[in-house]
Amino acid sequence: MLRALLRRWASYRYRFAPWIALHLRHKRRTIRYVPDESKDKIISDEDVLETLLKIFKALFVNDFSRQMDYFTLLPEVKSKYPELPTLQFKISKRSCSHQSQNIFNPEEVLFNTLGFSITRAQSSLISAGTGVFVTKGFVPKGAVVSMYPGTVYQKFEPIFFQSIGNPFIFRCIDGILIDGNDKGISKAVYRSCSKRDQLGPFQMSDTTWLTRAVQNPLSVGQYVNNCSHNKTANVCYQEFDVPECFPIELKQYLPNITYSHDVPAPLRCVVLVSLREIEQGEELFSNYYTIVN
Ligand SMILES: C[S@@+](CC[C@H](N)C(=O)[O-])C[C@H]1O[C@@H](n2cnc3c(N)ncnc32)[C@H](O)[C@@H]1O
Repeated sequence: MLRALLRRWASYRYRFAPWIALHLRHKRRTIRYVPDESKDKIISDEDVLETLLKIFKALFVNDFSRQMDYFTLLPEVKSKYPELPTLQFKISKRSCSHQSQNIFNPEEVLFNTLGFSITRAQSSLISAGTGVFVTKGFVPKGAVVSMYPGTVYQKFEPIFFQSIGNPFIFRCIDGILIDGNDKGISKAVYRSCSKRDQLGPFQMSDTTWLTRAVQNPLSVGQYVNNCSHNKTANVCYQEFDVPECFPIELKQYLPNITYSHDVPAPLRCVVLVSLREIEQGEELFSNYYTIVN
C-alpha cells in the first residue's frame, strides 16, 4: 500500500508543491498526462531559442542607448546590429523633444515582434489573486507566451527558509526548483546572486521582474494561475537550458539566475508555451499537476 502510494507520488511532476499538498484530496482536479518524460516538450528547444533571441534582440535594439558599454568594450557586438545607426538617429531626434530614450515600451516591443502582449491583472477566477492576460493581439498555437522568472536551485541546494509560505516555488520535471517570488527573502537572494554574477558593467540576468516596470515583458509567468474545469489550460510549462553560445549582450534579459555560482550546468529557464490559439482579453491558465508515466 505504502509502496504504491510512493510510486504514485514519484510519478507526479507537481509544479507547485504547497498547492498540490492542499488540493490532493480534491476528486475533480485537473491533471496533465505525459506518456513519457521525453515527450513533455510541446515545441523544440531550437524554436524556444529562436523566439527568445528574436524578442531579446528587439528589446536590445529598442533600448540601445543604454547599451553603450557593450559597444565600447565589445566592438564586435555593434557589428551584429547593422540596424543601429538609423535607430540612433531616430532616438536622438526623439530624446531632444521628449527627453525619452526608448522608442517603444517593452510591451509594445513584444507586440511588434511576436504579435501579442501580456500583462498582470486581477484574475477572472474568484479569490485566485493576480493572473496574466493577453492584452493585445493574439497568440498562435505552439508559441512561447511567457517565462517563469526566479532563482534556480539544484535538488541538493538549501531552499528551506525561502520556501516557507511561498506559493511561487516551481518544480521542474527533473527536480530542479525555481523560486519566482518577487518579495521578501526570495527577492533578496535573487538580487544578491545577480550582483554576484555581473561581469563589470554587463548584467548576466534581468532583475526588473522584481519590480512593476519589467524590462523583459515575458517575465510574468510566475503569476499564471492553475486551470479549473471551467477554464481549461491554454499554456503549459517547458524547461529550456540556455546554450553556451547565447549572446552575452542578451543575457541581461534572462529572468533566471543560479543559486550557486559553481554549478557546472547550463542555466535553467522555464517558458510557457500555448496549447491553442489565445485571443486578446483571455487569461492564461496552466496546469499545476503533471503525471509522467
Ligand atoms: C504561482 S501563484 C500564482 C499567482 C497568484 N495568483 C498570486 O496572485 O500571487 C500560485 C497561487 O495562486 C493561487 N491560485 C492559482 N490558481 C488558482 C485557482 N485556480 N484558484 C484559486 N487560486 C489559485 C493559489 O493561491 C496558489 O497558491
